[in-house]
Amino acid sequence: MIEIDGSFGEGGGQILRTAVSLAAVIGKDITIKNIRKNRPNPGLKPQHMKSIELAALISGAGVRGLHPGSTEICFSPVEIKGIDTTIDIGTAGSIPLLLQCIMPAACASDGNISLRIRGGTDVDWSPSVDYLKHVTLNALSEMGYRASIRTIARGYYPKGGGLVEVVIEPAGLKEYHYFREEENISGISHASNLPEHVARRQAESAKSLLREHGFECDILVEDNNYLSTGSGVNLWSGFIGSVSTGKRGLPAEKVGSRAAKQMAASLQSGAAVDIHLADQLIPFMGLAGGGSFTTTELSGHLKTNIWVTEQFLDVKFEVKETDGLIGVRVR
Ligand SMILES: Nc1ncnc2c1ncn2[C@@H]1O[C@H](COP(=O)(O)OP(=O)(O)OP(=O)(O)O)[C@@H](O)[C@H]1O
Repeated sequence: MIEIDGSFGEGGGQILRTAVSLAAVIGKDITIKNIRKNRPNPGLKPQHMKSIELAALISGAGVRGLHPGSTEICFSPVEIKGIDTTIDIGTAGSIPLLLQCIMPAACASDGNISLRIRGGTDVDWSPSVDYLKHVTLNALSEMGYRASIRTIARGYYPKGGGLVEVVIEPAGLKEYHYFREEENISGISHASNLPEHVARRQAESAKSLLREHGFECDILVEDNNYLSTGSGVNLWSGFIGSVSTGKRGLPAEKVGSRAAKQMAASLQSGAAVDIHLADQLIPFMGLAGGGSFTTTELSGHLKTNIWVTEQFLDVKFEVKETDGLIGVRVR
């Protein structure tokens, strides 16, 4: 039995997701205490419960303590198996964060994991589905990870109703050393149930700010009529991405320029991967038993994911600051 203190470091939802997924891979029982202790509303929220339920479904796990507000669960996995199923997170719970909870485990399954998931595709404090596809899965494919993802409908806060199809195939991971990839910037500016000019203005402002910083980019403009109302801009280039979501009262120009500013800053830093991809790569590097990258900052999420991964796998990470960048490698 492995015991994890969920209040370690960042003390949020991610420590839970990584712990559950890696427990499924090594087939060991875990107890997680003090769940989301460092958040203003501690304990499990419905979207965390959904991700644990899905991890339990693919690994045949028994779970105790799974109820709203719970601060302690016991997760006892058996064996990871392929499945084909539909999941409804409800409202705008993040689809990429649900997937974060099963992605490390899913590649160790005995068959394909095929999912249709309803929920949020472009919500705050989370990777967007475009980010997951073009940045995270692009980076993981270098390690041998095999997954495809298709957005059928976008879902925004608070109504959600997005629909995504995902297939993750079994794969052994190999180490990969990430370096800055000089690639064009691509992106999508999207809006749903808003005036036609919103997505276009978002795209134009992102393009003009990037141009001021010396970058050219291609941004696809999507004007949709889905169940929920919302907008956003997703940009990507190699292992660097940025996400910006619209809000009532926030000008379309601001949504575009915010995504572009983040993108320009990450690209100009010279780092191999952006601050979010950095923490997301850690469990996979642990499974691969090797690899390295540079990023801009030693974030709370990065430190926490390193710690939790080291609790499950026989790996140690080394973190070093050089020339203003943070270098991370498996020792
Ligand atoms: N703008 C973004 N672009 C890409 N990834 C992001 C972005 N914002 C957050 N993330 C990623 O989403 C994850 C969020 O983890 P966190 O622990 O905050 O989870 P949470 O479940 O949303 O939070 P909590 O449950 O604690 O309220 C991290 O992997 C982080 O890198």
